[in-house]
Amino acid sequence: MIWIDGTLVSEGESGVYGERVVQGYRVWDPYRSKFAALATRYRERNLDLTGDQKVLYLGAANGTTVSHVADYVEVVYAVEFAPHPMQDLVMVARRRKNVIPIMADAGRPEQYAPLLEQVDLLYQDVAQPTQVSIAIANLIFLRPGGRLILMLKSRSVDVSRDPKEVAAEAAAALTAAGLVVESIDWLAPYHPDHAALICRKGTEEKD
Ligand SMILES: C[S@@+](CC[C@H](N)C(=O)[O-])C[C@H]1O[C@@H](n2cnc3c(N)ncnc32)[C@H](O)[C@@H]1O
Repeated sequence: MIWIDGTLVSEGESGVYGERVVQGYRVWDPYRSKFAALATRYRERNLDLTGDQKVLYLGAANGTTVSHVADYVEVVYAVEFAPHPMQDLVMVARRRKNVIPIMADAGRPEQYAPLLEQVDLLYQDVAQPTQVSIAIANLIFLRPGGRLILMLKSRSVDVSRDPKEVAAEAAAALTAAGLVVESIDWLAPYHPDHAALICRKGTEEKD
């Protein structure tokens, strides 16, 4: 990941969403992107995105974060089901050869399975009550040893419950699905009540 004076940036064509450009790099704003918030608040997590990685991104919206991830990795399969943001996402994909926009329901992975290959990183930001089961349903695309980063919006699960309790319950469900939950990181002040769960899928030998 590229940092300029403590600010996360990426290298690619600018003008996707009016992002600032510093010394020729696109500023990846932690207030606009949960991925940037996670990387900025928890640099020690070593979230390195690299040019040989394949990413499945669920909840792509307008492609704001997708565009930055695509600046770093080999390919991003970007799933979004809402027609309006999908229009912007398609525009992002037109300008980046390594973004594959997929209009589909992330809760129905069988709809897009024929388009996908195994990925190194499964990234999810869908803000739905069924966030955890959506992530589990998509684990079929994650290679052994690959990472899941689940952006958990606790208020989408249950607005009346303690966010920490919601995150602990999500972690238990992911563990039961065979993942190792490496960390639960809170994204305030950038994104209050959002937690990032970083999980690892076991290697085939260990399974
Ligand atoms: C919080 S926004 C994502 C913001 C985006 N990740 C970013 O950082 O630029 C959540 C998005 O997930 C989409 N979404 C929610 N449920 C979905 C589902 N089941 N399948 C596909 N997309 C979904 C919504 O339409 C919305 O665009």
